[in-house]
Amino acid sequence: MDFSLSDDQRALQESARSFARRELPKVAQHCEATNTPVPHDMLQAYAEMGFLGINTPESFGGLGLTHLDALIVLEEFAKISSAVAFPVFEASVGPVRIVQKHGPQALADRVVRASVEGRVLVAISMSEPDAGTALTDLRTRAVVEGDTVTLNGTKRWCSGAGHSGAYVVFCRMSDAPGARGIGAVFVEKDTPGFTFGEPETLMGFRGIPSADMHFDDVRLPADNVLVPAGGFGDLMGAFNLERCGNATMSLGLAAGALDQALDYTGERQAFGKPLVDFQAVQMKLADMQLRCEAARLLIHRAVAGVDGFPSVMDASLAKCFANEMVREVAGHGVQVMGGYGYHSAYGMEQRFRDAWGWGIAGGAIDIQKINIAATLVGRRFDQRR
Ligand SMILES: CC(C)(COP(=O)(O)OP(=O)(O)OC[C@H]1O[C@@H](n2cnc3c(N)ncnc32)[C@H](O)[C@@H]1OP(=O)(O)O)[C@@H](O)C(=O)NCCC(=O)NCCSC(=O)CCS(=O)O
Repeated sequence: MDFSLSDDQRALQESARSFARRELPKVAQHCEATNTPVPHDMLQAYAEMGFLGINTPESFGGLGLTHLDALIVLEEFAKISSAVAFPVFEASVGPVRIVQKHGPQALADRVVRASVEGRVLVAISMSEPDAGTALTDLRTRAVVEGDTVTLNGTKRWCSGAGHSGAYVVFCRMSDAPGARGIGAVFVEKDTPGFTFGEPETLMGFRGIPSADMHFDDVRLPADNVLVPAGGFGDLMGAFNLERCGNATMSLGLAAGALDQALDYTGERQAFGKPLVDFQAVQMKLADMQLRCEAARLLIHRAVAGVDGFPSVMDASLAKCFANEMVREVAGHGVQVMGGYGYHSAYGMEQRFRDAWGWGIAGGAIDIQKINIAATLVGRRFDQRR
C-alpha cells in the first residue's frame, strides 16, 4: 500500500498551489464582497492552465488524468475559498461527468469540451421545495412525446442557478413511484420557459449563486434525455464522485484554516512570546492537522484507482468525516485567532461560515451515515415505512 503522491502528482499539486496563491486571493475577496462568481476572464485562465479538464479524457479535450489528480488540484483552490474552487469542482466532479457518461455522443462532445474550455459551466439541479433529503419525493416532470420532451416544475438550492449555462435536471420521467420514476434531462439556460427566482443570500458560499428555477412547458429535443426513468441509481452512482468533491471542498477549507492559524499563531505575541509557544494552542494545531490528514486519506482512498465512480460506502465515509471535521477545524481556527478570528476582515470568519454549508449540500451528513449503515448491513433502509 503506497500512500505517497507520485512525482507527477506533486508537480501538479505545486502548480495548482502556486497559481492559487498568486492569482486567487484577490478574486476570492471580490467574490465574497460582491456575492458574485469567479469572473469570466479568470475562468479562461483556469481553462488555459488545464484546471477545468484534469480528469476529463483527452478525447474530450481534457488532460486525461485521474479523479485523484483533480481532487489534489481542487484542495489547493479550496484552501483559498469555496467560491474560487467552485468552477473546478463543477468541471471535474460535477454533472459534466453525467453528461460525458450518459449523454448522446454529440451532446457529450459539445458540452464536455465547452466545459473544459471554460465556455460553459454545468450545474446539477436535484432538490425541490418539498424534496431535499427526501430527494425521491421530487415532482418536476418530463414528458417525452415523439422527438420532444416537455419539462414542468420548480427546483430549489441549485448551486450555480442563473449563472451556469446548462443544467442537469433530475425529474420524474414515468409514473413509477419514488426512485424508480426518476431520470435526468439536460437544459440550457436560454431555453424558453426556463426562468430563475431571486438570487439567494446564504450564511456562506458567497460567490456561489443559488436560486429557485422554474420550468414552465420547457421544450427540449429528445436527445437532451441523459438518463431515462429507472436510472436513478446511475445518477446517484455518478453523484458519489461529486460527494468526494464536496469532501475535498471541506478538506481544502480546513487545510486553509490550518495554514492561516499557523501563520497567525507564529506571529501574534501574548505575554511576550508567540501564541504557538503555548501548549493550549499547540493542542489545537495538532488536532487540526490530525483531522485534515485523516480526511485526506479517506478522500484519496475513495477515488484512488477508480476509473468510473467511487462506491457509496467510500464516498459517504469521506464526505461525512470531512464535513464534520471542517466545522470543528474552522472553529479552532476562529478560536486561536480570538477577535481577529471573529472579524469579517481576516478571512477565518468566512471559512467558518462556508464550512457549515458542505455538510448540508450534496446530501446531508446524516444521509451519509445512513448510507454507511445500509452498506454495512447489506440493504437500503426504507424511510417511508
Ligand atoms: C437516495 C435518497 C434520497 C433516499 O431515497 P429513497 O429512500 O427513496 O431511495 P433508496 O431506496 O435509498 O435508493 C433508491 C435507489 O438508488 C440507489 N442509490 C441511492 N443512493 C445511492 C448512492 N449514493 N450511490 C449509488 N446508488 C444509490 C439505491 O441503491 C437504490 O437502488 P436500487 O433500487 O436498490 O437498485 C437519500 O439516500 C439521499 O441521498 N438523500 C440526499 C439527497 C441529495 O444528495 N441531494 C443533493 C443535494 S445537491 C445540492 O445540495 C445542490 C444542488 S441541488 O440539489 O440542485
